[in-house]
Amino acid sequence: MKVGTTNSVEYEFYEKAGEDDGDDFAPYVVNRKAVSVEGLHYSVPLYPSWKLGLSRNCASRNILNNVTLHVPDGTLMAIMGNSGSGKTSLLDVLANRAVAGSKVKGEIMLNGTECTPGMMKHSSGYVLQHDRMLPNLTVWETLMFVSHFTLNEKESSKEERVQTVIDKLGLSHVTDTRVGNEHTRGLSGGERRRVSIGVQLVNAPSVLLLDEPTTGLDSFAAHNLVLLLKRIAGFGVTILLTIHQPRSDMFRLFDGITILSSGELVYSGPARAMVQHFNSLGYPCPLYANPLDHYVDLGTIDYRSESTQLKTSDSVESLKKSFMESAIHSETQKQIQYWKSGPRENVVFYRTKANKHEIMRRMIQRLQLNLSRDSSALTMRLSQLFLFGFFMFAFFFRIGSNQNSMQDRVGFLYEISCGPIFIGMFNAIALFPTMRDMHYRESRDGFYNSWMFLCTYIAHVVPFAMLASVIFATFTYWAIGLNPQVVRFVFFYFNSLLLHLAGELIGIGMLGMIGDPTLANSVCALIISISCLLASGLVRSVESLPTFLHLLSYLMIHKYASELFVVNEYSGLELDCPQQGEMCIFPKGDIYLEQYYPNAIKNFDRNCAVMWFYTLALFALVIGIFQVRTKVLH
Ligand SMILES: Nc1ncnc2c1ncn2[C@@H]1O[C@H](COP(=O)(O)OP(=O)(O)OP(=O)(O)O)[C@@H](O)[C@H]1O
Repeated sequence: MKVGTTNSVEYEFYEKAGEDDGDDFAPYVVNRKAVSVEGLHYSVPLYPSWKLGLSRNCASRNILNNVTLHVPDGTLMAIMGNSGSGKTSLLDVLANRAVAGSKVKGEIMLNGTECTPGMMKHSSGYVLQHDRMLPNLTVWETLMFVSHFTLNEKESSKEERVQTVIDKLGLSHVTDTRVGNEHTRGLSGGERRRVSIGVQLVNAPSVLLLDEPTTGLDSFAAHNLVLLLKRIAGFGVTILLTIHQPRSDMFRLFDGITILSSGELVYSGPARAMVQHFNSLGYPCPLYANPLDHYVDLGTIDYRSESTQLKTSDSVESLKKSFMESAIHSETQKQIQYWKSGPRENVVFYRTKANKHEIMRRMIQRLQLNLSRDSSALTMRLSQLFLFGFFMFAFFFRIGSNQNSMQDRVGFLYEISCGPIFIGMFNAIALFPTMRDMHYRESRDGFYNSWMFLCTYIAHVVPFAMLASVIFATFTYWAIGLNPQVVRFVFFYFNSLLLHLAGELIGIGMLGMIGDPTLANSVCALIISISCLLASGLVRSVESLPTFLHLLSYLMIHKYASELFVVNEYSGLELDCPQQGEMCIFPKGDIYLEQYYPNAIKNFDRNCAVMWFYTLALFALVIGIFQVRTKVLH
């Protein structure tokens, strides 16, 4: 069969099984695109190495060298090669996701038109190696939310699309099953991979890129998945996937095969021409050997010893050279030239974006749905603060008004200054990483921006923080017996709430800077501990600190929160004095304030304002961190 359906060019190597299926992706049509890559070079920056003197040298490493390939529309191309050969890097560059600071040279084209940065992004879907979905949503909900984020259509037509995707992916029997993950029971690994593919298919992409979609699946499930991809290619989608050690019977499912070795081509062309190509070079595939494994091995340098390295690198070099001189390579080049000489593509972006308010409404709905089904997360959000307060009560019991209660009050206020902020931070570290990783994937897919994600995330967190703080403050304040005025209770509540939210924001911000949650946790714990110790004034008076630490305390939230707590509790407080003849050091709380917090009463209104401002500033900072982070990622 001839390929190049729009333009009748001879390119007889490829056979597109899909076209004969007579199947389509109704109710929507795939905008068919052939993918061409010409002379692609890709290098990434390595760590800067410091030379003697003041000049800085940023070394770089070549990952891909002179890669040229052509994938006709509606075909399935497997990209293979040994580990580190550049497969994922090739997909990343194709998907316009080269790492920051890298250099990309060469041309990437869709139907012969050179891709602008947005063109591939809008025409393709990229299925990453790791599924990043919310575990507590069902398959139907997962795909429906994607349709809400990306399509501007009637509800019924979105439902029709999602149903089509579910049917085509063979997921009808698990439509209402939760997606699950390693901690939550749900779909099997193979079904979850299909949902990841479905997430990309909702938008009917012209090109589908998949990074090792079969990893972690048993060989039967892996085979079924590739079979499914073959069917999807049959609907007109051009598919490129990287794959490790495919079963030999997958060979006939691939229309095209690319084998990379150290970022260079050993082979790229029609699958059924591959055996002939290697035969002609004097490398026939041994009987009963898997040709896919065999040719990948041929392109691999054996580093076990110097002699094997020398021998294999010579043969790999000769394979690369022979391929560049082969008829298949020149046919690929001809095909690319043919498409390039055709009319320029009018770039039609298939995504019709939903409006921002609708996307944000749906994002909150999705977060709430996910949390409402996650009983441990829900319990964590609502009960941790209360349990902390209950423990405080068990520890301090009724605080009383004798002279000893001064010491108890100081200890209690210190704990109250530190507890809510730590709990907020722990909530973020435990619950946010799943959302963050999904956000990275979805923002790269162009669903929404970081600020939209963070606004909705915080909007979803605030009601829980308010409720948890109300329960905590009401119980703790009255059970322990703090200054019994309602207005003071209200101040106590808001101060605890803002500290709790600040902790959540510090955790989120740190997770924006540090990928590993465990490391983010320890850095946050360190920062908050320092803030409690240094700026609360409850361990050592801030006034008595060395100037540098004193100035530093102004940057810390505990400077303001603790002053508010102590003024709220001590101003106007009357304490009992012991029997005559014994010293009464603090007959009034105001004496304590004068001694340790001389300006706290004067600064009360300022501190209230600073607490709100501080929390908002933290929020703005978090948005900034994620804006930069996603820019770097993109
Ligand atoms: N950002 C980067 N910085 C430094 N080196 C990189 C970077 N990205 C990729 N590399 C290097 O480029 C080479 C190719 O990486 P790539 O992940 O594309 O290989 P791969 O063929 O997909 O490997 P695998 O099959 O093991 O996933 C590797 O040696 C890798 O270490």
